[in-house]
Amino acid sequence: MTNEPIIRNRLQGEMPKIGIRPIIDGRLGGIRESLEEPTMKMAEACARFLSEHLRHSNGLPVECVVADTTIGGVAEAARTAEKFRKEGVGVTISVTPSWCYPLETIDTDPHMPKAIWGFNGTERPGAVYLASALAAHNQKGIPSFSIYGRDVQDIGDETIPEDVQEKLLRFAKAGLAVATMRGKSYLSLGGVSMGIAGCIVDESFYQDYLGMRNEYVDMTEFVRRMERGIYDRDEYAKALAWTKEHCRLGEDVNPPELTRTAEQKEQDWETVVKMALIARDLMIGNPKLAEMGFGEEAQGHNAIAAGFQGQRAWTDHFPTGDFLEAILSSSFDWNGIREPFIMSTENDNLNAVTMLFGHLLTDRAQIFADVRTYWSPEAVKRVTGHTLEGTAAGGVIHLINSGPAALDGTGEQKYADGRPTMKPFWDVTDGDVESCLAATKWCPAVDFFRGGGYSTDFTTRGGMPMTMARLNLIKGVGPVLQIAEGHSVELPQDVHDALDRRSNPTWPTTWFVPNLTSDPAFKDVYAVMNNWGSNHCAVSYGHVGADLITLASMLRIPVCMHNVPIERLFRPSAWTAFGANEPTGADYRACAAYGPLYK
Ligand SMILES: C[C@H](O)[C@@H](O)[C@@H](O)C(=O)CO
Ligand SMILES: [Mn+2]
Repeated sequence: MTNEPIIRNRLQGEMPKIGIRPIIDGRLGGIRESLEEPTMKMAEACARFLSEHLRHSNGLPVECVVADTTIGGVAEAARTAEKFRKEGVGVTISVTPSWCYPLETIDTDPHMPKAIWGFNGTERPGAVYLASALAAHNQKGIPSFSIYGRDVQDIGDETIPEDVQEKLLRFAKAGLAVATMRGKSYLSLGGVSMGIAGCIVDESFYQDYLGMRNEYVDMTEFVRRMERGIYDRDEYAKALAWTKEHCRLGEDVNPPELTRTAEQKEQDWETVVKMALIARDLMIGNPKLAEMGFGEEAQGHNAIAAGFQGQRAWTDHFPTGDFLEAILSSSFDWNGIREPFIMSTENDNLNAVTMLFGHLLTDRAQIFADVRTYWSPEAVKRVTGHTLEGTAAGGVIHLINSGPAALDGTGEQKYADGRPTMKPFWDVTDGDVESCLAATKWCPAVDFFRGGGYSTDFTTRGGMPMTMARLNLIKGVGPVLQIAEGHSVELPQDVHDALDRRSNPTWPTTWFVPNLTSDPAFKDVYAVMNNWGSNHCAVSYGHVGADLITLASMLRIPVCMHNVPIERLFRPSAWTAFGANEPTGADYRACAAYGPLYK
């Protein structure tokens, strides 16, 4: 396996850049001249800071573009907008240490996530501009984020205070996520799985809220490509050999009448590996297919996320999609270490979108899971005799599903401190890959899957900070997001085995405990389970609820349930005007008033 992580960037379109707008008091004859240098330096410091600290989720560096000149009036604002358009800027940050003229200098592009950093100094009043410019944004209905450091700095001080850094990064990462999704596709491989409403592709949602397109391919396309050999045969041989070497076979728990023969199992490996190649090619294309004479197939669907229906039309006859879903969702495959793909099981596209949000914000692979069971301490005691303790003392939520829990979800990746983690792919090492594979067994599929195949079985390491999230569509409201930060926990092996056996011992398990608060939906672990809005969730490494909330506000998606401390909420300044003392209600009102970003 290569040590060089592979940067995948086959999606059409350049990566969006961050445009930095140095705003200045336009009064020539002394004032402007005295401000030119500190203003430009502030912009350059901001650009340097963001490029040094951020990467795109595909591993490429984030580029910042600074306006050619400071912006003192509308002509310079227009020239900057023109430059940014040519350069592919998708997010803007205006910076200033002084008073300037808001209506003449603000960025008025309604689709561009935008923030203003008003320097906290008082030789010149940067904060007065900030407040006035935000008032202008709010009056015009073009929301902007406000960045204002807590402590006064001296004019010319080029350092960026920590509180400003945190806001710059949170804003920029979410803004880049908005710009990265735009124009890309969700690829639906199949239709609605087992009547799950999250599989219905609501085109208006994609178009209006995400600026995305929808593509559809019937699952018979897999059959066509398999039977006619429309995949890279050399890569297939390599992938199959890698799979046989690295994917450990798990227990076959099927009763004799449902156990597949050795030949069928052998053939299933071949099929599932081909399915993985084909699903990836459908998403992003493959130049090799053009060399083979399949120019159309070589193009792919420019899909930044996809879902595979599987059940039941496919799985009642063919091997399950678990291998393709799990391996594409992971940060590595037979070609080496690479950006994970966003591939949802059961074609639950609302979970795919949640995973896409998590991935674009954290750069990490995501775990897809059923929100299967709340195990109260009493129920665990009754069934196993064990008293749950520590983080698990108030009960646990069993997250488990066949399919695309990325193998990163084993928690077997480690930095020097040795703690379990899930890394951005560029930090993943060959040792991490080996550990993830060693912790994963591939079990012959059980009775749900009449066509055979293999499901991954692993148990997520405990002690990881994690965020569980889910986007739902609510008639009369639109999309809403729910977020629960918490931790993975490990149960004693015999307790795990007893609970796992009751559900499905051939699937990956994450035992999750949310952080509790005084809010009704977080008053205990049961409440979180009881208030979850769907059968599925996406789980991201880290406590990233604040980042999700910032992103949701940019897209005008209200957050209906979260346990993020109020100090970490960062939304456009206008949200205050919808009710400063009641952030959740204000979020709903603001999102309703502005409507979807691309309406
Ligand atoms: C195999 C079963 O059909 C499961 O896939 C089913 O319970 C679900 O995952 C529903 O989300
Ligand atoms: Mn499911």
